[in-house]
Amino acid sequence: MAEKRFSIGYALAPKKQNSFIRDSLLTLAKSRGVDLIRVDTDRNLADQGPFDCILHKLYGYDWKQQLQQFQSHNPNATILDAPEAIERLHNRISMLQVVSELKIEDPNETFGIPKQIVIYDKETLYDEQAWETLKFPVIAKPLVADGSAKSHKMALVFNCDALNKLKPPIVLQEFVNHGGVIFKVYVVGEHVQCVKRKSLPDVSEEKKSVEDLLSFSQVSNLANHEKIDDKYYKLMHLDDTEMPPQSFIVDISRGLRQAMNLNLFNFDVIRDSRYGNRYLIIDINYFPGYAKMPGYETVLTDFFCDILYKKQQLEGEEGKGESHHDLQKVVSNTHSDDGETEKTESVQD
Ligand SMILES: O=P(O)(O)O[C@@H]1[C@@H](OP(=O)(O)O)[C@H](OP(=O)(O)O)[C@H](O)[C@H](OP(=O)(O)O)[C@H]1OP(=O)(O)O
Ligand SMILES: Nc1ncnc2c1ncn2[C@@H]1O[C@H](COP(=O)(O)OP(=O)(O)O)[C@@H](O)[C@H]1O
Ligand SMILES: [Mg+2]
Ligand SMILES: [Mg+2]
Repeated sequence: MAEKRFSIGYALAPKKQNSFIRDSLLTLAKSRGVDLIRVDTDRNLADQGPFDCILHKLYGYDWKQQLQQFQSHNPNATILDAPEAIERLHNRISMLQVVSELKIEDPNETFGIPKQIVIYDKETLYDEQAWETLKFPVIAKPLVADGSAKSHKMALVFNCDALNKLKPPIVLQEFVNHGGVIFKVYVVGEHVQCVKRKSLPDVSEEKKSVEDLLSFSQVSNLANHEKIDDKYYKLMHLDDTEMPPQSFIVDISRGLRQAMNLNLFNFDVIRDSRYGNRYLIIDINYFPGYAKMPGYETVLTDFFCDILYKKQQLEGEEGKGESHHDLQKVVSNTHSDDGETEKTESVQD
């Protein structure tokens, strides 16, 4: 009997498609029985296919409706990932709430999130009560993290003279010195890979008294050639920076994956220089730039095969009368409920 082939429909913005869908990925997946096929976003998703799985990073009410309709016509298809689960990451408060709820016992390391408050209006910006738990410098981040350029525009704020330049709704987060290096942890199902990247430099006492506000955007996202260049690593002293213990990072990743019901995400971690063994999670991103991860083709293909072959096995068992009322549970799919995201401007006027 001919070997069963699987098809995955991918629905990605043009920039994402260019970076993620490389010939090397298509060829490897194909050789292992998985065809990656572009979804035509000008046509209804339910009219296309057949697809065993949908891989997507598109947002909005219409797309969510299309996914729902597709799922009702194809109850056995897997959607990576469920839009309701992704929505949690579109708000920088709900994004990190899940970290605060995570319980992980580690004898040597601790983790958490930086102190932060959410500001919805200008008046609250000057409210002393709101500031009780925070001290300068702080980072002002747009509350909404919807992938727009504006949602990445941040400001390092050194004193209250700069507050009038901020534009709520924003999150004000304590700036924590961390040696100028950030750890990015890429999660693909059960696979976990941690890499080092450039971050904001530490803030000295001198700088605190000179500056009011510094604006920045996507500081860890330099052009690709700079990242793989040896000189870049040397310049940033990235080689000298010790990695966090892998087992600790894997435990956090597993906890986050289960709590969020997501398979495809990464998170940014900094090591608090005041302690050395305290790690702070500052950002979680859905379906990040995996192509920057060494060996991404193999990692992603392994993951696709894993879920598709497991699904096939369950379908086979179901055919024999064993009850698996929801095959979608292969990748787990309980829903979070964080509501719709709202659009916002950048953090500054
Ligand atoms: O474009 P890339 O490859 O740099 O990936 C971006 C990610 O970079 P990273 O892999 O963490 O270095 C990036 O991560 P950061 O927010 O920079 O930490 C985001 O995930 C970004 O998606 P969005 O704009 O938030 O929807 C990601 O952008 P999209 O490719 O999804 O648009
Ligand atoms: N609390 C913090 N303390 C120190 N540096 C931070 C903090 N939060 C963010 N940064 C720096 O700002 C960058 C962007 O912040 P992040 O929350 O990751 O936003 P984005 O979603 O745009 O990546 C981080 O990569 C890191 O360099
Ligand atoms: Mg980030
Ligand atoms: Mg982000």
